[in-house]
Amino acid sequence: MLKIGLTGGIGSGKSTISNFLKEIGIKVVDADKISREVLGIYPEINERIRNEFGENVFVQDGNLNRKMLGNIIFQNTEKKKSFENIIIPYIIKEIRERIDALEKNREKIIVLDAPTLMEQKLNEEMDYNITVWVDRETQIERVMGRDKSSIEEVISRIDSQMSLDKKKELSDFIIDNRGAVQDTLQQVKKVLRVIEEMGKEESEKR
Ligand SMILES: CC(C)(COP(=O)(O)OP(=O)(O)OC[C@H]1O[C@@H](n2cnc3c(N)ncnc32)[C@H](O)[C@@H]1O)[C@@H](O)C(=O)NCCC(=O)NCCS
Ligand SMILES: Nc1ncnc2c1ncn2[C@@H]1O[C@H](COP(=O)(O)OP(=O)(O)OP(=O)(O)O)[C@@H](O)[C@H]1O
Repeated sequence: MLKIGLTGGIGSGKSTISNFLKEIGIKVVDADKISREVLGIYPEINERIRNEFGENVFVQDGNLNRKMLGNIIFQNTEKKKSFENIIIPYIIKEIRERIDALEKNREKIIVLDAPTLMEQKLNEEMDYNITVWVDRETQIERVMGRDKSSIEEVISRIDSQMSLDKKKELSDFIIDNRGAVQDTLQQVKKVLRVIEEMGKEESEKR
């Protein structure tokens, strides 16, 4: 099974690409979705978050106040680290289990959509890695439009991430998402064709 990592920064266009991949029948493992699901699967995570960050980061019904926790951790490297130390092992465990299940299901190709693919070194477990790239101004504008966040909130999230230029360097393919969505999806189709061709060449060599 061919494993493809898809990453980028906040608002660079990962979900836009993932949604298209799902539409054309490719199975996508979505790390952001898993980061919400693990809270329900493993109740001890909320317990540990409560011990570390206090009751303030929960809303009255007991659910995590994601926006508030995000504002805390994306402005403070130490707090971000301690939150990640709690949650990331569960996320990675789930990601690996879901990829294994897809492999057992004899999928030919899967995509792992993960914002911290490279930070967590999950790129090393993939056959190819793709970064979806936009310039900083476009990134800020799109996230502010989507999340109704302030410019300060958006900039603190961007600056807490590995830079898109560094991610580009660590990738096999780069998708430029500055233009229209249709143009981006054409690039995605082209990358898939190249990957398919490379797969064929490999099997002909054997
Ligand atoms: C801090 C949390 C609760 C904020 O929730 P919120 O609903 O506001 O954001 P959401 O989960 O939709 O994430 C949106 C974007 O934030 C960025 N982001 C999320 N986690 C991280 C992180 N650890 N480091 C850098 N950027 C991150 C990504 O660009 C992501 O696509 C949430 O992002 C979270 O649980 N993060 C930690 C999980 C994680 O590290 N996931 C990545 C695993 S590969
Ligand atoms: N080419 C494009 N032109 C205009 N708007 C776009 C384009 N690509 C994405 N967008 C919009 O920009 C916003 C961010 O895109 P998207 O949600 O796909 O990014 P993401 O990388 O998944 O973000 P996150 O890291 O926060 O999950 C969305 O509102 C989306 O509709």
